[in-house]
Amino acid sequence: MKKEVQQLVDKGVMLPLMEEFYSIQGEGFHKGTAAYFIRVGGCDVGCHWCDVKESWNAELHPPTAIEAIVENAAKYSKTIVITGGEPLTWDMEPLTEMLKEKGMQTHIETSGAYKLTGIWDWICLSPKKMKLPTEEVYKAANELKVIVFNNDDFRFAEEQAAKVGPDCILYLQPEWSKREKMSPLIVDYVMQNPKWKVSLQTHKYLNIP
Ligand SMILES: C[S@@+](CC[C@H](N)C(=O)[O-])C[C@H]1O[C@@H](n2cnc3c(N)ncnc32)[C@H](O)[C@@H]1O
Ligand SMILES: Nc1nc2[nH]cc(C(=O)O)c2c(=O)[nH]1
Ligand code: SF4
Ligand SMILES: [Mg+2]
Repeated sequence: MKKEVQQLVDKGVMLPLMEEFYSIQGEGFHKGTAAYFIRVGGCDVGCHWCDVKESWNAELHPPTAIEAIVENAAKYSKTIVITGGEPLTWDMEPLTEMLKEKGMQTHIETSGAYKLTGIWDWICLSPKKMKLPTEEVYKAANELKVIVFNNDDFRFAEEQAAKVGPDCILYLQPEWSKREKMSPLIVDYVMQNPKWKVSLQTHKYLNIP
């Protein structure tokens, strides 16, 4: 990458854009709501079951000016979901400031592993054991969405729930490849521990992006 472009990416005024699409939020609190998704490349958290491993290497995704991203997004929806990759790899301040100026609702999907930047109407925190969230993002999270791949993830979920604020909504979401095995266990767990709710990746059942 050219030095000038790298500097703009470092400032968050250009971002490695993997894809953008208009769809329905499939997961968590806002599931069922139409939203425009902006998928920013770059993640080194390394979840072995990640369903977008193509996003990890930021260099494969073209640095894109945030003006262009925002102008395009505004044509589709008032609700914008910033995901990745790990969006907090980058400074989210310039992008979200511009989205807020246009009156958009800004939502983020994040592991919380890096410094929390940006102006957010909704923060979905999905913590990962390999790189735990920063202390500040626990306090700011509106929903906690723990992925259940095996039994130890129930223990991890409780440990993570102890760190979020009192109004944070708690979700257990089956890891997609383990959904047949883990979904019945999640159902039992939620009935026994009703502070939790079930979240499914409904977009995958609907065959939409
Ligand atoms: C691809 S990640 C991108 C955002 C951010 N890096 C994160 O992990 O939150 C978007 C959401 O999908 C979840 N996810 C990724 N792979 C999954 C899988 N195989 N099954 C279920 N959920 C998955 C993540 O936990 C996260 O909540
Ligand atoms: N429809 C749809 N909903 C989603 N919610 C979170 C997603 C993500 O990959 O971050 C996602 C996604 O990829 N598609
Ligand atoms: S943190 Fe998110 S994008 Fe990164 S590997 Fe894990 S699920 Fe994939
Ligand atoms: Mg997804």
